Amino acid sequence: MDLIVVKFGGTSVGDGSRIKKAAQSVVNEYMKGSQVVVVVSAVNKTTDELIGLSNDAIGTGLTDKQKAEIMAMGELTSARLFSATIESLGVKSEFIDPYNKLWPIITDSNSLEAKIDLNTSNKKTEGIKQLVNQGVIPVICGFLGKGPSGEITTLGRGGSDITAFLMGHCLDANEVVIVTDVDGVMSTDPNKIEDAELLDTISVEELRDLATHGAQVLHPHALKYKDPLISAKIINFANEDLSSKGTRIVGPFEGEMLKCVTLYKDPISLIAIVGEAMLKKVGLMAKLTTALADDGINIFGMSAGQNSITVFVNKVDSNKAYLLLHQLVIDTDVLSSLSLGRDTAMITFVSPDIIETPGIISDITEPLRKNNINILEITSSQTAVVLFVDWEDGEKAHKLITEVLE
Ligand SMILES: Nc1ncnc2c1ncn2[C@@H]1O[C@H](COP(=O)(O)OP(=O)(O)O)[C@@H](O)[C@H]1O
Ligand SMILES: N[C@@H](CC(=O)OP(=O)(O)O)C(=O)O
Repeated sequence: MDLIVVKFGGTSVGDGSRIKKAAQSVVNEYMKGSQVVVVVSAVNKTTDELIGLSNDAIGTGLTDKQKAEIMAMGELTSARLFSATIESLGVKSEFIDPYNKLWPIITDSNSLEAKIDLNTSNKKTEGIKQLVNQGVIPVICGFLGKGPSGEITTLGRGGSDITAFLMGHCLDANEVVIVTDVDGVMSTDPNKIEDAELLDTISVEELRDLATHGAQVLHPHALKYKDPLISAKIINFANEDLSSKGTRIVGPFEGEMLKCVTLYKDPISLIAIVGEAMLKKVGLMAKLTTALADDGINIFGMSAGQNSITVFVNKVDSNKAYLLLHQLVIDTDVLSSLSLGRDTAMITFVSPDIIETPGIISDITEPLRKNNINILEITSSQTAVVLFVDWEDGEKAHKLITEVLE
């Protein structure tokens, strides 16, 4: 028998008739023979309204603990409403909130951005499994956690998505379904650009990056709990059907989310181009990259400041790149000069934890400082930090950074 975790976002439980339709879709799936666990967000904008009320009433005097307790009222209410609606449709249901002995999500004491204790939560989920095996549909409050003293914590705004994927992981579910107010993941936010197109599939890696850069459609931390074998999709509430297609989230692909530190096998050359206020010149970057691309030269990285751009290319291409870029400097009035710098080693640190580990960059750079290794350039994204050091320092730096990872 398949076990499905279904999460309904705020708009999908936005009013009474929506709650009824949502509960009916859950009951329909149950009647088809699936086991279903429901995760609910607060009704519509309730969380914002509760925050607004507390700000008006208390202002800066509000403690984080109080704020979490107040915000939690949104999910405490919607879980009760949803569960009662399922029962009204003739199927047994139980709401599960942090006051319930079966509550599974245990966190640290951070009230507003609580960190989940995965091991304990995993064990605690056993109670939910038993409930499901008794034919009951549990309705779990999204967004909430329970801290070390039994206090309510929250997982951060939009955190119900985390609850859903966490439950999918702990219950070893067959599928996680996120029900929202759009058809799935689109080519961009359909509320901003009307002719955005629906994607049939998106990889965990792509969606995580999209979410990290502001696409509200899913919480970026939720995908941390997406197991490769659990299928997952985002569908539109309007379909009123949990088997509708939407966008399937695929992966993570084995190896891609692994943590690793690599030293690129060849030296990388730095070419620095200078010019007065060059970044104000429209199309300059395009000219520069096109000049290299036309000759098949791969760019390993670029960094830009007000008066200079540094381009990283493989040492084997460096002389050709140098000549091509020199021609560009001659032909472009805002560019004044360039120089071909020394050989560097490129070290790439990849970890899905970068996004949520404050201080990780200094953890990486501190051992280099202590060993007197100069960093010539450093760039970072949500999942990777790329460092350039002198070629001779490459192996040592690689070893030191690998130790950080371990
Ligand atoms: N690329 C995208 N694809 C789909 N929706 C997007 C995208 N980027 C942003 N969104 C926004 O995400 C919203 C859904 O997230 P959210 O409002 O948090 O839903 P819910 O209340 O169901 O959790 C959509 O209404 C849409 O405006
Ligand atoms: N209600 C919480 C949690 C949440 O996930 O909401 P939604 O699924 O509607 O984004 C919030 O507004 O932050």
